[in-house]
Amino acid sequence: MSAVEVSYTEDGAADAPVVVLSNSLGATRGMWDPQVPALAERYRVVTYDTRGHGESPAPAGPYTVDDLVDDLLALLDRLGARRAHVVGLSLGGMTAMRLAAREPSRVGRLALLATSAAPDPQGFLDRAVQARAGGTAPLAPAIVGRWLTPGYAAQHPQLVARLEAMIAAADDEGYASCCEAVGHFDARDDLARITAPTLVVSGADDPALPPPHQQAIAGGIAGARLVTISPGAHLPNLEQPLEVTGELLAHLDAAGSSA
Ligand SMILES: O=C(O)CC1=CCC(=O)O1
Repeated sequence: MSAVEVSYTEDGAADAPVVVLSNSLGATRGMWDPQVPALAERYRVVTYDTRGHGESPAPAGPYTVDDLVDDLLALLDRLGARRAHVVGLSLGGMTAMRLAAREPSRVGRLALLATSAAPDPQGFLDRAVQARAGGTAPLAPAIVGRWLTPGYAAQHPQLVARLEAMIAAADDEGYASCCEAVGHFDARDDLARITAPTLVVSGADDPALPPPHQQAIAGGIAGARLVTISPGAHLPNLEQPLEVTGELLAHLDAAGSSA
């Protein structure tokens, strides 16, 4: 499938090193709102909506993670960014991982949050069927139940409502096709090919992709550093924004800020 022109936002100085952030399944680029202001003080920050999400096109499926990588490479080309630091969470982390293995020269430093090199396929393939049959809205409460720890969700009902609305607004076919991309993803052979300095972040309480998934990634990428956020579920960047942003900045700044 050919690349689609994804919708994106830029923050920060146009001549600063580029950091691109890739969203999780069901989210939009808005999921990075807690991180963008601090990152934009030092970087040209690019957030975008993965196809099937937010304001990006949702072409007919099937999709693979390689299609999502092609979209991201096309975006970097449009921006004139030969090389970028790449940050991805969950599905976004799968895109980032595959990009770093396929095109090492395009990636400066890599940050992989709450993601997996080998997600259990059946749940995602079943969810694709459910999304096509009944839409994403009925799935939203259970999904958000995995994004935040129960205690944090109980204290932040407006955030929960906003996240559920974000999932409900996803294109049903696009969301289902992204579920299939996750279900068919296997990057275990990619890991040894990744040469970018890599930070791996786990949510200690993530019921969607628990810490052993990130431990496997960190064990497979030479020199990778693993950090566990606690308490934290599948979207630790929302629940622990200061800690996650601090870890990202420490990792990216170690490059001497050039991508
Ligand atoms: O939606 C979930 O349950 C968790 C998830 C897996 C891949 C992704 O991006 O989110």
